[in-house]
Amino acid sequence: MQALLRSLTSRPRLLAELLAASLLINILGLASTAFVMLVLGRYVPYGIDATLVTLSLGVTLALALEFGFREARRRLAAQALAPAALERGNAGFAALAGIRAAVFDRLPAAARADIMRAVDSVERSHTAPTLTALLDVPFSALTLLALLLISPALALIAGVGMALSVTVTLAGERWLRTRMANVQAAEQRGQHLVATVLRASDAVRAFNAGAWLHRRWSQTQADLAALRGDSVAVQGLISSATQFLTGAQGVAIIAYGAILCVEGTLSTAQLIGANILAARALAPLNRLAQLIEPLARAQWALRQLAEIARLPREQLAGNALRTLEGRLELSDIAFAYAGAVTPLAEHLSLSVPAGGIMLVAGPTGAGKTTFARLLLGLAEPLRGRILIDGMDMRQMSLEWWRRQVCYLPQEPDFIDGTIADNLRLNHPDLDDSALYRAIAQAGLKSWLDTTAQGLDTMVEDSGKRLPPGLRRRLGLARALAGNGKVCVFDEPTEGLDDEGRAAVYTALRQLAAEGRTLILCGNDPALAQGSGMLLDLGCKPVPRVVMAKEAPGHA
Ligand SMILES: Nc1ncnc2c1ncn2[C@@H]1O[C@H](COP(=O)(O)OP(=O)(O)OP(=O)(O)O)[C@@H](O)[C@H]1O
Repeated sequence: MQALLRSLTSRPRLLAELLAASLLINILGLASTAFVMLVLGRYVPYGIDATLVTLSLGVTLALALEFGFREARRRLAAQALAPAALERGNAGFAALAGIRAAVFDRLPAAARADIMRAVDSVERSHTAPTLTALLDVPFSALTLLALLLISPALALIAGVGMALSVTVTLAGERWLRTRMANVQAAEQRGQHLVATVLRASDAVRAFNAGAWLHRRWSQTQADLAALRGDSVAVQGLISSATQFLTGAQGVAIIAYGAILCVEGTLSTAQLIGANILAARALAPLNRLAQLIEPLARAQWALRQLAEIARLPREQLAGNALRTLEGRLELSDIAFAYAGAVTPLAEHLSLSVPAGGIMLVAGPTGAGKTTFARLLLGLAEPLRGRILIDGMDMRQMSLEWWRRQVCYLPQEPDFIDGTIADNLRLNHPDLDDSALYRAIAQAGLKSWLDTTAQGLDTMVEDSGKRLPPGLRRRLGLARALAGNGKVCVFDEPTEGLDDEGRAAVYTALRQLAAEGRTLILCGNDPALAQGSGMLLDLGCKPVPRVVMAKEAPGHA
């Protein structure tokens, strides 16, 4: 609720206009009560038609004005909320794309998916009708004041009804707030199962995992239904309680008002007016009571977004070298993934000269991919330094550094755009001829010629639908398009046919001839040919660096 109102305090003029509109709406809202009282008090006893016509015209005008002010207020409220909504959406997306890779890696998949869901959840509750309902709450006092002028005793009864309604609402809000974490956790479990079914659709079918997943899904849904049922029950209880209060307040007002009428201190018209005003004073509080579930959900989502906003971002600003030679040095590097029993590297030190070629080998799980990710700044060492031409990577703009690297990941994925979009990601200024050159170097020219749209062919579903060999070669083309001084290729020949492997070897020979620094991760013996160094990650705890002539498989 505070966050919703905070979006107004930064725009005082809009706030003033909204408050003025609310004041006028609430004053005009009194007109219909005044009309009832005047008809009963002035027209009914004397029967003068002109009085009735005047009163009817007056109240109709007041209703029309009230309608106009309500519309204006709704537009103002939407206007007031729009910038905060836009900012939240942008901040959520920027967090998704910009949280430091090593930190993002540690976030559970469900928590990642939850970032934009949290933004959505806030937007669904922070709407113009919610804001206007909140703005009406303080003006209940105005209605109570009007009632006070009719009868202080009846105003006191209405005041008690309002205080009870606020108490019920606050208690319900507190109850929901404390249980929101459980609802959220059950929702996350459900999302996680859905994501698994979507991601591993073939495995789910081929290994008959559907029934097993379905059992877990049913359990999650049962938990969620119970938790949501509790929330709905509390919201329902609050609604029933506020309705009861409205009814009880009406009874009290009529009963005590009747006594005052008999005593002669209150007229019948005043009693009816007082009853209407008491109900009107309570109405905004009852509306607020209906909003506590969505508001509690939004508050929870905002807290999550605030936590996400505190996570460190990629280091995009920083130093850039005027000219890059391509010297790499690792000094006393230690690395372990969070929760891993043994570190992947301890006291790893090595140096690759500019234009040098190093093969990074080792059995499955030895850390070849992790080594490549360390060089890209996608994983961060626990200790030690990575130096590029003598400059510590931590002082460097990662955005600049990643532009200098031709990177081929083990499992290349792509953005959903055209091939040209993907090849230009890191270098938007590349012309088509540079893209065709990279495509030819990756041995994809004949494949591209078979496509109807060439470079404008769409890559969908992050490229997951492309055959693995083609995906890898498209990844190679993307790496080569960048023309970087340092090349980091992770398993460049894995899963390729003879033609694909030949294209990779030719490309590697060309890159070596051009004096690029090559870091080749993988166990393909042919990759060892021509490499000056071999880093054996299978050697624990300190990976061994050997020179070419000692390297196994080296020709
Ligand atoms: N993001 C991650 N979070 C936690 N552990 C990870 C992560 N990525 C990899 N690991 C673990 O780190 C170890 C090294 O993985 P890595 O992929 O670097 O090995 P690799 O030598 O490239 O293996 P392969 O030859 O199968 O590609 C493995 O035990 C792996 O399970």
